[in-house]
Amino acid sequence: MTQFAAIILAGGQSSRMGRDKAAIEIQGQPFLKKICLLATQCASQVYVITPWIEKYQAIAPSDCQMIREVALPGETEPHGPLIGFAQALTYVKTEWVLLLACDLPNLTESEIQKWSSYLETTPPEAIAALPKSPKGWEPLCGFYRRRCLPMLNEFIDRGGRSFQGWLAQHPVRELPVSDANILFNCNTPADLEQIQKG
Ligand SMILES: Nc1nc2c(ncn2[C@@H]2O[C@H](COP(=O)(O)OP(=O)(O)OP(=O)(O)O)[C@@H](O)[C@H]2O)c(=O)[nH]1
Ligand SMILES: [Mg+2]
Repeated sequence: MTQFAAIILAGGQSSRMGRDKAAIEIQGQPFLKKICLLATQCASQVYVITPWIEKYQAIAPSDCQMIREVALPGETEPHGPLIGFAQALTYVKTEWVLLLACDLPNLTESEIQKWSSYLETTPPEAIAALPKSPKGWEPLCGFYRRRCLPMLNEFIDRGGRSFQGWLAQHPVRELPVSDANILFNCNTPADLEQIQKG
């Protein structure tokens, strides 16, 4: 089975939720902790990329490596997940890395293990292996090749900030999804209420 690292993104504004999503507890466990523990079960090393290390190191398990995200020169606005990913990717040593948002409460270890079994047979030209939803690629819940970093940096240097825009320029392998619910993304108070109801 292919070994891989994992990167967890924890630097969003949570503007739709209205409060910090990473710290919201479901069954007594903050979102960020839950996704870190899941990643730890599957990946050889887990990195958490965030501008707020002090706030999150009490939440993330101690075997996860915290990486401090830095602002780009001349930029003060929140820069979004693509740049966080590029900064974290410089730490990765394995050929493949699993990128995860912190707001994926239904993702399971068995689904990740199933997806990882596709890595070995993914064509070398594919920069990523990702699930798809009717809206397009799910860029924050899937695998990337470490060697995509120079292409990613080039896209960012030209002003690119969108995963969909970047992925549209490269071959990507589609990963099958057992159940669409696995990809459920908790963005709003209504989403939260839905998962709390069970
Ligand atoms: N490190 C890092 N993570 C980010 C950044 N922007 C978003 N994320 C993370 O990416 C994942 C998906 O982001 P969204 O669901 O859009 O979350 P968000 O940006 O906090 O929420 P909205 O403000 O409502 O869009 C979450 O885990 C966020 O924490 C960023 O600039 N840096
Ligand atoms: Mg989201």
